[in-house]
Amino acid sequence: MESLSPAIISVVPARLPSYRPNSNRNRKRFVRVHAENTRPPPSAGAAAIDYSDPQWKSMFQKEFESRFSIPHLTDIFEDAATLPSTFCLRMRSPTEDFADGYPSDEKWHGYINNNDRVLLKVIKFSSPASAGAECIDPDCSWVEQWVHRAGPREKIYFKPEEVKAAIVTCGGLCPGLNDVIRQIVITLEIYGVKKIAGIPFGYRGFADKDLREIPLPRNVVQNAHLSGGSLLGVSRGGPSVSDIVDSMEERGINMLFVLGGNGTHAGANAIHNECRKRRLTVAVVGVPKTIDNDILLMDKTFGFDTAVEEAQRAINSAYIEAHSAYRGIGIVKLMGRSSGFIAMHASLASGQVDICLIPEVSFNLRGPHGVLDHLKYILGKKGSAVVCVAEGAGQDFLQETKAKDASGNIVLGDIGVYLQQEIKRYFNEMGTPADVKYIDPTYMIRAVRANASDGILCAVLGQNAVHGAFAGYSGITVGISNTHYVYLPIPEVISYPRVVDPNSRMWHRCLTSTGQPDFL
Ligand SMILES: Nc1ncnc2c1ncn2[C@@H]1O[C@H](COP(=O)(O)OP(=O)(O)OP(=O)(O)O)[C@@H](O)[C@H]1O
Ligand SMILES: O=P(O)(O)OC[C@H]1O[C@](O)(CO)[C@@H](O)[C@@H]1O
Ligand SMILES: [Mg+2]
Repeated sequence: MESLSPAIISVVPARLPSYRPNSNRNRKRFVRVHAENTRPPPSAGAAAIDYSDPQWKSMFQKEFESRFSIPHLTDIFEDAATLPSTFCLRMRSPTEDFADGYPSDEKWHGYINNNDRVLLKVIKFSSPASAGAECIDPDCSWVEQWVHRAGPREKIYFKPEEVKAAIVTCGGLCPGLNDVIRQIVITLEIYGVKKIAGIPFGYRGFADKDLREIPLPRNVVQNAHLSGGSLLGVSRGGPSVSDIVDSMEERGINMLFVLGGNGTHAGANAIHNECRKRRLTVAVVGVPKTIDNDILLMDKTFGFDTAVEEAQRAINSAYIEAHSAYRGIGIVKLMGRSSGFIAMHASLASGQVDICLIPEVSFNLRGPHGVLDHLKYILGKKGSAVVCVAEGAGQDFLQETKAKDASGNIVLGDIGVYLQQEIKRYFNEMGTPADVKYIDPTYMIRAVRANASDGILCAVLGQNAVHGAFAGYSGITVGISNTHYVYLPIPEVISYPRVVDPNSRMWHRCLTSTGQPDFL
């Protein structure tokens, strides 16, 4: 039986090697310099294509188009029947005339054509030396990369009365989960779906006989967005893919909306594949949930803005504590297992941080260029200092725990506690103690409700998830790319975590704000 273990299910798609301008080996090859924040791991590589071939551009585009094509029910059911969409944008009040649902007979519906596309990369770099350059060939030629536009289609592949939709939220909490659940339910109801169930506590809820699915009529979700967390509950780990699909078959679920991060999406993709293997008419659609903002190809994921905003309170408290103390140092730890987006953005936004430490940028603690010497300098100059550290930063300093959570994620050591101890020790050793206060607001930040801008993002993503399912797509996820909403094949967005590029303009903006040097 296939296990839902991270080690077993590979979703890494074929990738092209990065272009290194000075490498002869690469000069003859079809290459690609990866996006700011989206560098692949060194192991990711695939067949190279000779770009001296005059056809290289069209070949690249063809390959890109096939990588970003989104799976559809007609891939396995060629003659799948369609019906006119029951989703209508011009709505009437549901009076007695429309007691059974909204009418769909207006002339203008605002539907999306299946051939509509969104441009994934919008900057034309003129040189590989340009900041953040994403070049495909050494001349940095402009190559259009189009992805599928999200939204309601004129024809749908599911009869609303035959749909049983389920929603599941997995992984850690994130502001906005309830907003997305709510919007999925509301949109399903507009299509005319009556059977909507919440799966309790993540994938676990599919197999645990003690957990009952939660009926989700509109009145249950109406005010859900007013509080943080997930009304369905979340969990890590869980049953095998085949057990999940068995359970879906037993329950008659033919639309599954999966809210979660990289791991959850790997699971969603495996569920989609298993459904195909069993030739089930099922749509599996993901909505990326990660407070860490570590999903590829998207402007951002929901909850991230809220987290950055909420982090301001902790940073400000650290600043006040530090500033009010004699030789005070405030340390704030923020989430970010492998990427430091929250710490970077929160530091930049606050303007109160003197040192920002993220997993992507190595640092020395001791020595002439170390963090501790710089803290001594700041204390001498300003009298107090604030350090903002992402949880995944500086793990080299900590003893590896070897422990893993139920999903197989490594349990990290507490860099915040370590920094506090080391900073205290350093200043004590010098005979000039510092007053060090450590704030860990991570779970407080994660539990808040979404702010207004995340609320809107959640609403649009939730709606588009439902549109995607009714349009017959499966094994897809929804995202915002260059301010437009798109459908992407799951493997493309989770092939590796999105990380901060230390050479990016954003990281340098952050450094400009903190004034910190390189700590190496
Ligand atoms: N490679 C994988 N294949 C199938 N299922 C997976 C895989 N990795 C994780 N999962 C399952 O997905 C669920 C969530 O995974 P995980 O705990 O890693 O959270 P996540 O979705 O990455 O979110 P977060 O951003 O909070 O870490 C778990 O039930 C886990 O068993
Ligand atoms: O303690 P938990 O619930 O496993 O979640 C912690 C993890 O969640 C994340 O925010 C991802 O959602 C990571 O940055 C962090 O390591
Ligand atoms: Mg994860």
